[in-house]
Amino acid sequence: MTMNRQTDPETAHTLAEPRNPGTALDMKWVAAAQANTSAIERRCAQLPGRRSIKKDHQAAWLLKAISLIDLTTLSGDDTAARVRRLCAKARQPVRADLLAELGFEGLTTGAVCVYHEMVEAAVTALNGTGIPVAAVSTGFPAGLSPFPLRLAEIDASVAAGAEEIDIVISRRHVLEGNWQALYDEMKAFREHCGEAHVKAILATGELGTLRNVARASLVCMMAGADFIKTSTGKESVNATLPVSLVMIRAIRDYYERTGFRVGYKPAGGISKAKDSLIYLSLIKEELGDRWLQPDLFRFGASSLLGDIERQLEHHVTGAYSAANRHAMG
Ligand SMILES: O=C[C@H](O)COP(=O)(O)O
Repeated sequence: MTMNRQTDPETAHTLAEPRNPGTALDMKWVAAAQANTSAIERRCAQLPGRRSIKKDHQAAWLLKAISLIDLTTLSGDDTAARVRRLCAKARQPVRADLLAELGFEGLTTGAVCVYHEMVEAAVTALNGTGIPVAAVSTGFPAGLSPFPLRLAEIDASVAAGAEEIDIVISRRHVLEGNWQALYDEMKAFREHCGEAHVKAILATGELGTLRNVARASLVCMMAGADFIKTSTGKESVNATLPVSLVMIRAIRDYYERTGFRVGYKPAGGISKAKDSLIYLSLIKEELGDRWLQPDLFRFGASSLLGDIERQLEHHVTGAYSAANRHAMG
C-alpha cells in the first residue's frame, strides 16, 4: 500500500482542495457561537473506552497517524544536526523491515515543524522528498513581539522555503473580545504567507473558555486560516479532547456555511499511540474520512512517533523494545 500525499489510497479520489479564501467578519455568526461545556465533556468522556481498534486494523490506523504527524522540534537547544536527524526520521519514520512486514511502502510524516532559524537546514535535508517544512513564526510561542517583526518573520520563513507557516494569535484580542483586531491580525498573517499554507495557533489553554475557543476558531477561519491548531505545546494546558470537539465543530459549521474545508491540528502533549487513535476516531465521527488526509489533519507532536513505532514493532514481533530506542520523534 503506497501512502501518496495527493491521493487517498482507500477512495482513490484526488485531493485538490481549494484554499479557504476567508469571508468578511460576520459578528452575528461569531456572537452566536456557543459551547455547552457539560455536553462536550460528556461526549469526550465516552471516547477513550468506546472504540477499540485491534490488531491489523490498529496497525493500519497507526500508519495513517504517522502520515499525519508534523514531526516537531521546538527547543531552545535545537541545532542543524538535530534537525537533520529529525528530517531523516520524517523520510523514513518506521524501520524498513517493519514496514515491509506490514506491507507498506513510501510512508513519510506529514511535515517537519521547526523554528524559523532551522528552516534552511530542514529544507535542505528534505530536498526532493515532497515533505513540506512548517515554520513557527510570529514570535512563537507568546506572539508578543512587535507586529511588524512578526510579519517580517513570516516573510523570512517563506523566503527560506517553508511551505507552511504556523502563526500564533494574540490571546489578548480574544480575552478582550476584540474580534475585529483578531480578524485583521490573522488576515495580515495570511497575506504575508502568500502561497504557503497558514495554521492559526489559538493557544486554547490561555483563552479562558470553550466559547472563546469556538469564537476564535470562527474568526481565524473567516480571516483565511488554512488550518486551526490548538496549542504551541508551551502552554500549561495544550491539546485536549473538549477543545478539539469545539474546534472541529467550528470547522464543520464553517464548511456547511461556506463550502470551504479548513484543516485541524491538535498539538502539544500528544505522545501516546492510543491517544492518536482516539483523535482519529473523533475526526472520523465528526468530520468524516475526507478530513483524515494530510491536507486537512495533522498532529503537532515531538514524541508521538516514537510510541507509535514501538507499538508497530510489538505488532510485528510480539515484543516491546525499550522506549529509549525510539528517542527521536
Ligand atoms: O506544535 C507542536 C508542539 O509544539 C509539539 O508539542 P509536544 O512537544 O508536546 O509534542
